[in-house]
Amino acid sequence: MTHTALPLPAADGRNRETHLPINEVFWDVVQGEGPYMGRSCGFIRLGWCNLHCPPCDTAQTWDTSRYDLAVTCPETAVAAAVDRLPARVRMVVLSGGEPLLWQSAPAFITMLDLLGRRGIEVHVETNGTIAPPPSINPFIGHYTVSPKLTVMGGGDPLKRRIKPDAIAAFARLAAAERAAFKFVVADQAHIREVADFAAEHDLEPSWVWVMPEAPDTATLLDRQPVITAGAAAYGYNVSTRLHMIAQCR
Ligand SMILES: Nc1nc2[nH]cc(C(=O)O)c2c(=O)[nH]1
Ligand code: SF4
Ligand SMILES: [Mg+2]
Repeated sequence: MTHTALPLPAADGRNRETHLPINEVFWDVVQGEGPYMGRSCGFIRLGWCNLHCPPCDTAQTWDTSRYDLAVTCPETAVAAAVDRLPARVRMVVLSGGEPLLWQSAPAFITMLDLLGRRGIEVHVETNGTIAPPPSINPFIGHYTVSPKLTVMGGGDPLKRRIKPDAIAAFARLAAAERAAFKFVVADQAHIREVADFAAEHDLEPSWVWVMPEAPDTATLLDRQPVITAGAAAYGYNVSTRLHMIAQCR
């Protein structure tokens, strides 16, 4: 697999004032994963990722060997993306890809500001490799941080997947009830790996959610009981992937 270099925010100064690569904007769905599972929300899915997880379910945001990102993630005016959301949308999840790649782009700040002006609660889903600058924290109600351990992480070396300083920054946000950690696991051994990670990075069990790795609903339902029981023994919280069961987006 080959990957082109990421188009970092400074690479296209003109468009980065107003535009971001946006894969999709959708709404009238529930957050399917993590501590806010079941909450009615909209999604803005940004293009590009700094990791290459083999089981990734949004490879159209980054995998240039399979997708033409100019097509899957067209440069889109953030104001137009926000304008598409009906007034009833009160919570928006910024996902990706890795949305925090864009944290320094003026258009990213503009998007947060426009969402905030509409009184929309903004949540961010991140792989936990890039700490948010404190300046954006007032805009963000919650971070769901999903470090990539063995199940997901086979596409990248450990040093690229796990950035201790960024994890520490998110742990401070978790202590302030502004973040939670969500780990994708397939079996009991993977929950032990989560426990090792949590011990190494001083994560409280109450900050941790575990969720089955599941490309389809049958696998999800198969793995859910084992993972739920395994997590309970550590004091971890559990997520399913509600959007798969409910067959919403
Ligand atoms: N409904 C719904 N919930 C989600 N939670 C995380 C999602 C993701 O793709 O990251 C997702 C998604 O794509 N749809
Ligand atoms: S970090 Fe997330 S978006 Fe990026 S490759 Fe991994 S699963 Fe996909
Ligand atoms: Mg996802």
